[in-house]
Amino acid sequence: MQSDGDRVDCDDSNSLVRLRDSLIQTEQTQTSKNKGKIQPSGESDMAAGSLELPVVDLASPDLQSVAEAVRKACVETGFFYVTNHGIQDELLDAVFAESKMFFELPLGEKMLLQRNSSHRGYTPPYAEKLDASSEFQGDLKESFYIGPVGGLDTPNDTNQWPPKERFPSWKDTMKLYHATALAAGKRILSLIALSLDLDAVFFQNIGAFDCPSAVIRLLHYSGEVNDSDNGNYGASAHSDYGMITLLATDGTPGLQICREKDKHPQLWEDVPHIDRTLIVNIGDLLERWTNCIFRSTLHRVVTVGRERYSVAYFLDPSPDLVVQCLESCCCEANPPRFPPITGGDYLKERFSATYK
Ligand SMILES: O=C(O)CCC(=O)C(=O)O
Ligand SMILES: [Fe+2]
Repeated sequence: MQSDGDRVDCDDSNSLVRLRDSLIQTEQTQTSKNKGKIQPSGESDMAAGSLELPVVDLASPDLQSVAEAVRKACVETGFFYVTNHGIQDELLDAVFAESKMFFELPLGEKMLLQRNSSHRGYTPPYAEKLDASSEFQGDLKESFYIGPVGGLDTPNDTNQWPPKERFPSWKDTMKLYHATALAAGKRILSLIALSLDLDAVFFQNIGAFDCPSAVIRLLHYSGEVNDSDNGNYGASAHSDYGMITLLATDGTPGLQICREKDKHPQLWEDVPHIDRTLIVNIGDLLERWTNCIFRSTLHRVVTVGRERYSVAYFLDPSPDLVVQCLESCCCEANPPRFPPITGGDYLKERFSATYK
């Protein structure tokens, strides 16, 4: 992938490329203005104050303004909040309650549902390292993966479920969350399509949602850090692989983003919690699709000495969909940077690099 420094500008007709350029310039000016306020948090990176990310109202009738806000956010930070997303408070509360109930089980019982070859199920602390260069054995988080849930008794459901006797409503709660988050994700992607000067139903029309790969990742950070984990992360620095991620947290701080991953020392900014909103971020596949006009931003979760729960929902297109740089993001001077690839092959590549 080319870095920003290598990027070739397009002619004036490409508003997306121009918008990104002006935002990068503003950001550089602001970063130098903020220099005195930054508190160093370690040798290799720096922590700044909290970010102000836009809040996108999915119920707004003014689609044009909303699409512009989405475009600005995707170009500038790759992160924004969404409100009126259609996921009921009661459902989110139930998902967090079921998640807590599961993670409270003794490790031995959780390990009975250890992640299988289809990446469904439980991963204990230290089992995953989102930043391959981390000096630690693995991240402190524990997680549980739930993929698309078919009808009852679906023979090819590779999901793993806690025992029904002790978790009577677990599967139904997760199934409902899966479907509801998918509906929210589709609405967000239609705004993203508008923000790219495409038709609102673009992703639907090309078949991205025919058989979408959507996965819930329940996350638990214990908040306890022993001496040997000094400096380790709840979730180490990474960008998400797919199209978009919808993130709900219990409000405990810890999430940080780094807008300029190639700048050293890296500048990490806290993403503040806003009650009842979802945090949405762009993944690597959408960055590739938009020829790097949209950003898939590096993020991590630091430990703050408090227990933390979150629920990520990774929405990726149908595996056989061919993803090629969008015309509205390319021009003669800025040709496509990536060859076409199917969504499935791309994710397979990324997963096999993570789980060698
Ligand atoms: O727990 C969080 O807030 C973020 C988790 C995350 O980035 C991920 O699971 O990819
Ligand atoms: Fe992530």
